Amino acid sequence: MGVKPQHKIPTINLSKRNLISGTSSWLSTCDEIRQALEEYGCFLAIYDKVSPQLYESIFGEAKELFDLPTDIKMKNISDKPYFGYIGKHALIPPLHESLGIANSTTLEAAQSFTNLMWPSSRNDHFCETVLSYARRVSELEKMGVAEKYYDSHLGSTTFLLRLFKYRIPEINESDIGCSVHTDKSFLTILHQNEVNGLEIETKDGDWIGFEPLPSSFLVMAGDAFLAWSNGRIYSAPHRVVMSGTKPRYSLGLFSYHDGTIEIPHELIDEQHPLQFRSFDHYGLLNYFSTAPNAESTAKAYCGFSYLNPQRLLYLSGILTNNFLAPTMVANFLKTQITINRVKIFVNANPNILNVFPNTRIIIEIVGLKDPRSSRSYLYHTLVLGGACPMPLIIDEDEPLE
Ligand SMILES: O=C(O)CCC(=O)C(=O)O
Ligand SMILES: [Fe+2]
Repeated sequence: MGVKPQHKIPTINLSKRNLISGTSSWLSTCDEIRQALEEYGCFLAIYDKVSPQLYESIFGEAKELFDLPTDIKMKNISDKPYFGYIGKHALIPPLHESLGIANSTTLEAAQSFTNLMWPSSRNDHFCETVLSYARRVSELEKMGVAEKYYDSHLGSTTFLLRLFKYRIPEINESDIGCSVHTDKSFLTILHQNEVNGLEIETKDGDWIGFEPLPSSFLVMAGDAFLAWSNGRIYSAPHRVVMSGTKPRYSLGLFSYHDGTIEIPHELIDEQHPLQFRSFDHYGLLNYFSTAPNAESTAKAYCGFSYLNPQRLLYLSGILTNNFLAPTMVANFLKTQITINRVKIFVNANPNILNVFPNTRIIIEIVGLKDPRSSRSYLYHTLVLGGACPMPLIIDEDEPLE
């Protein structure tokens, strides 16, 4: 599938317009943004708050950072998946290397990352540059998109700044710098040096690229935005394909929301019935790290779809003798039908519960002599035994029919 010219990523000028909330030009900009995100899942923002000097500095600093020894870069670790150093790993395209600064708009985070990378010498210039860059780009996120879009209030946001380097492929080496994926963020803002390579998949399966400019930022919706918008926003699959003779450096500011994300009531109507339950953003990210091949992470993690009676008959063994593996049954219950409680026999494989954390599905353990002990059974066998990383909601007072 080649890159076709007929589709074009929309460009929206956010530097010159009158962006004062409530004015007619502001309202028409909001509308352009909404249309672009619904149709393409992204747009190119022309934004002038990152000066040419800051552009030169941040890409100069990125080069110095990637020139550090690998064992130093590998110190960039995190308790969150995909927040730390990625590279030099059998499952990662060999051209790719990246590092992450969580909470990058705070001085503490910029300082501690700088001290980790340059432990024996101060590098104030790096620290000041990334902090100024992250703060300015986060203004673009707040100003243009998340807060004003659909005029709904969102919880508190933190910004992960990732720095990427893609080296030139060697002869007979794959040119893939980053495999096809959708982002798990709410929004991602990508910026890069003059070497292009980022390609976006349209809804009808065409791949499109664009010419990068120092003042253009690709604003892209992630899976959390897709779910929050009740499926109205497109979360575009994208990839990086390398060509040419120069390495590619890019920067991505990924926004994440703390706390539960609720689907706004105004986005639910007859034409748009509720498709997603409220969800925990980091739960979605953790889920992706355990199920990276789901066709849609958002749908698998927090989507509703309605019961298909034929599948239920298969599942229950009425139409077949081929019973599904317990984890497949559990996954089916969680992702394919709308339920709020399940019964599990006490001697069931505890791994079956691995798919339930972070849902509001009530689990009743049956087959216990004393039902009162189910809470401690769960706690000791599953939580302490490591099968279940998150607390479960157990409702012992209300017996199942
Ligand atoms: O390097 C880029 O431009 C894109 C990177 C990317 O898509 C990602 O890390 O999610
Ligand atoms: Fe991405």
